[in-house]
Amino acid sequence: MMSHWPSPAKLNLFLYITGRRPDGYHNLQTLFQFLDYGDTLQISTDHSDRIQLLTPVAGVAEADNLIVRAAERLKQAALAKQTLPPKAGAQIAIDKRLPMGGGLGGGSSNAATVLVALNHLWQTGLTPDELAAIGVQLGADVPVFVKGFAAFAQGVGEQLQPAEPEEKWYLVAHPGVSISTPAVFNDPALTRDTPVRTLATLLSSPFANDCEAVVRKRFREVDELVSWLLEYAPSRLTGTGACVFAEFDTESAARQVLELAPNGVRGFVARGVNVSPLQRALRGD
Ligand SMILES: C[C@@](CO)(OP(=O)(O)O)[C@H](O)COP(=O)(O)OP(=O)(O)OC[C@H]1O[C@@H](n2ccc(N)nc2=O)[C@H](O)[C@@H]1O
Ligand SMILES: Nc1ncnc2c1ncn2[C@@H]1O[C@H](COP(=O)(O)OP(=O)(O)O)[C@@H](O)[C@H]1O
Repeated sequence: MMSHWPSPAKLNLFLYITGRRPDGYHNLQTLFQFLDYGDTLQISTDHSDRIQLLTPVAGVAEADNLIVRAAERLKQAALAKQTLPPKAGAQIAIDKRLPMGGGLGGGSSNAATVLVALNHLWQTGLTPDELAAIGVQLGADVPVFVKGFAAFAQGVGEQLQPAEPEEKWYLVAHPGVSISTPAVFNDPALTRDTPVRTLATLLSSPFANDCEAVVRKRFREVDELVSWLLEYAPSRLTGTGACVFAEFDTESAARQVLELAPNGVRGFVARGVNVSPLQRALRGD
């Protein structure tokens, strides 16, 4: 039987870079919230012993697709735990709405949805912590999507602490450029020495993103989009970009600004939510 599983976007409501580790990765302090908007996966399980992706994702080879990689990793882990049903297989299709490389975490979210959904459908019995441990090997943002609660993240994003930021309405806009995460992290001009602060201090300070200055400098399109949105509402970059979000108290206020968007800007309006739509689906809400 085919079932539908949400794969939501995330925003980094703030993102600070507090240092660089010897392996080159950066230590962060970031606040994740989900959006009630994202991709949808259709999944059916079978006894074919194969993982099949029925809908190719443009520009991503099937073997590299995080959907397929997550399913294969879950199979290995369940096999080691002796909880994998005989010849476990799955057919997966995706309705992709999230832009790739947009800082909305679409690929990581897809991986998390596959881990959570197949663990449920195959009844492989892995705990959320075990799923998150598999997930972090696929991408730094997978654990937060697996756990499914808005979170303050530290380290490279794997140390999570639940948080409850206000659930605002967001206009999320894409400037039409694609930005590579490593290119931003390798930029010599990147701010990477923001002092470590407590969550209470961060929540009571204005929110900002340390990647924004270098991204605005490198990409005129992002710079212009942030300047334009700031005329209407508090606005900033999510993750390493390219998407930018503006916050509003009501859906209609966000939609009014979206209607004024300049040519070449695509966008959507969605609510920020502290419980992931994936968690709600799992619980049957
Ligand atoms: C920084 C965030 C915030 O959400 O940016 P977005 O990708 O969402 O924009 C993410 O944690 C990103 O996670 P993800 O996109 O999975 O990054 P990865 O594939 O793990 O890393 C890509 C590359 O970025 C650099 N990198 C990534 C994360 C990090 N904390 N420090 C780094 O220096 C490394 O060079 C790494 O090789
Ligand atoms: N199922 C998938 N959906 C999106 N991207 C994927 C997927 N599988 C692999 N990728 C790769 O992951 C990269 C990052 O995608 P994504 O998570 O959407 O962006 P970001 O981390 O900037 O939010 C893509 O550019 C793509 O090469």
